[in-house]
Amino acid sequence: MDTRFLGTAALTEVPSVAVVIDVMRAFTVAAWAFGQGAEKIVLAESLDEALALKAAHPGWAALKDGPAAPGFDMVNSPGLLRSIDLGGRTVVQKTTAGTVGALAVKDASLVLCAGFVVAEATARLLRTRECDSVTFVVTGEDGQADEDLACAQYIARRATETGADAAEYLHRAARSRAAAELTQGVRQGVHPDDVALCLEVDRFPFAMIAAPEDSLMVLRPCAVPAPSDNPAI
Ligand SMILES: O=C(O)[C@H](CS(=O)(=O)O)OP(=O)(O)O
Ligand SMILES: [Mg+2]
Repeated sequence: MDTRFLGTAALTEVPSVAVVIDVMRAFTVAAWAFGQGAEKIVLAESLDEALALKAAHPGWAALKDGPAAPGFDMVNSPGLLRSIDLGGRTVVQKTTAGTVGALAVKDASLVLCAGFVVAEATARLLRTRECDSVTFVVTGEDGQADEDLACAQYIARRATETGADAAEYLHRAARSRAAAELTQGVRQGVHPDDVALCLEVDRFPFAMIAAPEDSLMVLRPCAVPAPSDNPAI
């Protein structure tokens, strides 16, 4: 598999297959939203668009990063989200890095959004679809965020090598600037368990695919059966 690791601003052409990584916290949060029953997540271009979409669709819920704000129902925290029932709901998500990275590759033929919590399912989907060229979008810190780069490298390795050990990659993520800022209260809208929840490998069994729907970029969970789940393989 030919792999590239680029920050959002360094994307100069539309990739064929993009895996957009935001460990802390957008795509850990997205996975938790699906775990809590959300039907889909609409990735918003701006806070104003998020609020407008919510206003236009009764029952939709809006989520932003940073502190809570009027009109928004949730913040970008897996620790806070895990106690919210989102059964059947549509969530509109806008964050500083993760959603921006996904929207930057919206014209790619396949867009996956990922963190450690969906690593194996994401790698398995890349294997299943025989993706031979993959661009990993490292969304944090202009492509330098080590929690995102470590996760991208782990998924890339896992896509080609079964049994890859997560320990060294998790160690890097745990020592990242983002982890320190979340732990030390620099970032807002935080639960004390957020870093630990972002470092749970394979917490969820699905990958997450973003695709255009009616001019919106919509993220949905995608079951990726393990070979042992399919007796035909
Ligand atoms: O919520 C997050 O962790 C960050 C935003 S900030 O750095 O906390 O302000 O957003 P994300 O897009 O999930 O990296
Ligand atoms: Mg981030």
